[in-house]
Amino acid sequence: MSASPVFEMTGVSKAFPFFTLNDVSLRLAPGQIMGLVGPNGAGKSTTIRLLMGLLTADAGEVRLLGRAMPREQAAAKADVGFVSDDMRLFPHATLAWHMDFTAAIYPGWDAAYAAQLLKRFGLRAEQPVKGLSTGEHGKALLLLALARRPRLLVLDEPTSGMDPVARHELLTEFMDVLRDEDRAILFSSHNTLDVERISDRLAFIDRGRVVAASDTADFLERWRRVQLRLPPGQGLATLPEVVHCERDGGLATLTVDGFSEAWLARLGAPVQAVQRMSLEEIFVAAVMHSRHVQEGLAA
Ligand SMILES: Nc1ncnc2c1ncn2[C@@H]1O[C@H](COP(=O)(O)OP(=O)(O)OP(=O)(O)O)[C@@H](O)[C@H]1O
Repeated sequence: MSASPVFEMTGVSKAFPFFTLNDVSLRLAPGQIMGLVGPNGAGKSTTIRLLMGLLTADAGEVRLLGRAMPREQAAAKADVGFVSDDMRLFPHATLAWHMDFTAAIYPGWDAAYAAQLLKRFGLRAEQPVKGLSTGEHGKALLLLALARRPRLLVLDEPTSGMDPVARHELLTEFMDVLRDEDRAILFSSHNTLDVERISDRLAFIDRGRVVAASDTADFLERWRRVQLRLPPGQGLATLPEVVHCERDGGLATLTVDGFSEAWLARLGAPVQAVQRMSLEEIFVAAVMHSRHVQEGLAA
């Protein structure tokens, strides 16, 4: 990554009474989409709130569009569109009123694009916000953020409450946003399918730690399930790439992080099958492995 990043978090920590976000380091280049994935309570929103300057880190450094956060947040946020699922529009005003309001504040507002999004998302500008369904409210917030054409979109669970068709529309829209190579998107999700479909980079977070941060394609390439024939009683050399091993009679199934053909040749046992893994399977395996390692360190 040579271009200066749209955001950079370095060694960021934040302690709450019952939760600590630990030593988070993440960066994103212009023109890329990053999916931030983690189970409930993993620390995704806390990470995003630190990035947006809504929380102050106990340690580490946060830079958003080159500005130090939270100190320079006013300057940084002028070019960042942020949507989280706890945001609410004014219930008695219409979406058209919100569009005019946003256009008056942000010089980058693109009225033609807003009209296009209105149609695409199936929204009615003259409808008061209080009549919108949960999914429609989410789409209205996204329309207001997208039509500002910010350099970075930061979206906390943007597809929650949306039906599959709306999700598809939205993800397609995200990919369109990136036709302009200067823009970037960070979005958090529980949905690994969304992340697999659109993100260039991913970050897995669990119990306040970054378990993996990688190029999505490289990451999918690194993980495999490998099935071996092993005579009962015969052990397997300990290899650091094997994160999990299940034995069933003479059959062993290995979950491997760091797979390559050369690695397979070093295994020294008859291989039955090599299977690619979905991002969801990798996510579960990576999280379980990280918990195992952490618990081992704590013991
Ligand atoms: N202001 C706060 N004060 C105390 N604890 C907090 C605060 N904000 C978050 N937490 C705690 O930090 C932990 C992580 O919360 P966070 O909202 O970042 O998780 P998440 O990954 O976004 O979860 P979800 O997917 O359920 O939305 C939770 O245990 C939460 O209770």
